[in-house]
Amino acid sequence: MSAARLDGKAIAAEIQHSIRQGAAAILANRGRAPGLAVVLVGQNPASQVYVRNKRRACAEVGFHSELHELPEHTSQAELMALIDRLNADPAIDGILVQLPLPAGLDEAAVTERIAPTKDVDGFHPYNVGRLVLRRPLLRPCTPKGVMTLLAHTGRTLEGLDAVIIGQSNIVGRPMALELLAARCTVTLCHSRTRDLADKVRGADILVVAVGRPGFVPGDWIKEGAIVIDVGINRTPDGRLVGDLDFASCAERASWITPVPGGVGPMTIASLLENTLQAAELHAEQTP
Ligand SMILES: Nc1nc(=O)c2c([nH]1)NC[C@@H]1CN(c3ccc(C(=O)N[C@@H](CCC(=O)O)C(=O)O)cc3)C=[N+]21
Repeated sequence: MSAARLDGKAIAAEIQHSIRQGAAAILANRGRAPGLAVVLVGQNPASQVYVRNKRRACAEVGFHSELHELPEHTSQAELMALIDRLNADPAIDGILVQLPLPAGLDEAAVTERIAPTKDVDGFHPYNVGRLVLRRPLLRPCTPKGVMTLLAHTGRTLEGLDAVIIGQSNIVGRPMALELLAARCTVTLCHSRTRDLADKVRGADILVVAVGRPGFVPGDWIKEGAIVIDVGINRTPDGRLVGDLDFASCAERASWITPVPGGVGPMTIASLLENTLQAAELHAEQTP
């Protein structure tokens, strides 16, 4: 088999088109577009690129967005005070604190300070709990984007064996919960997993989020599997590559996501969806 590409860039563009209409409806009803506040602490160059992409996407769909850039040495109290102001600001529907934060700042405490209905990353314990209990409110963007990609394969997910490599709070764990809610049988693998290759060889759906180029070779892929690459790695010569050995994996998969142009654009599309959803929640509260 030779895989078809799951084109995240094209699917994200379709989603953006419909979000644009949703944003216009909010503006008409409420006199104010959906609003996203992005908080960037310090000078991480990758974060600067991502934040620029997110704000450009907001502009394209007609959202208000504002960037709050804070210096590297910002104190926990200053950051908490900014979150409090944004929580109280009626022009702001979504708050995104770009991760990672500089050393010394407590990411969990900051996440918990964000009002759950403004938590467009879906990282607050309230939103995580809602996902665990299968009544999600705001869903973490990357796993949500992967579910949208899987829907575009047209395959029924129910009963499939799904393997995830990577147990992070922002990708692996919520990904496992999403796939479980879709009635897959889920195996969540990590650095201590034994016989990883054997587990991956049983996967009808494979999601890889480890951050190591070429981590998954083609001979681990089950013939006909759907393979999703969440990795983003920059090579010494400046190219972006995922965690798969792409060419050999593509020979066996039925569907595969490219990097770039796969999961990354879908993460941003999900962020726009969540911001629109948050604006709808806030519009209900203030007629
Ligand atoms: N609070 C928070 N929320 C996040 O959602 C979050 C975060 N922190 N920290 C960092 C990661 C990373 N992330 C990406 C989003 C889009 C692309 C993306 O658009 N990638 C393009 C390529 C972009 C490029 O050229 O570098 C692609 O894959 O085609 C990548 C990575 C969101 N993150």
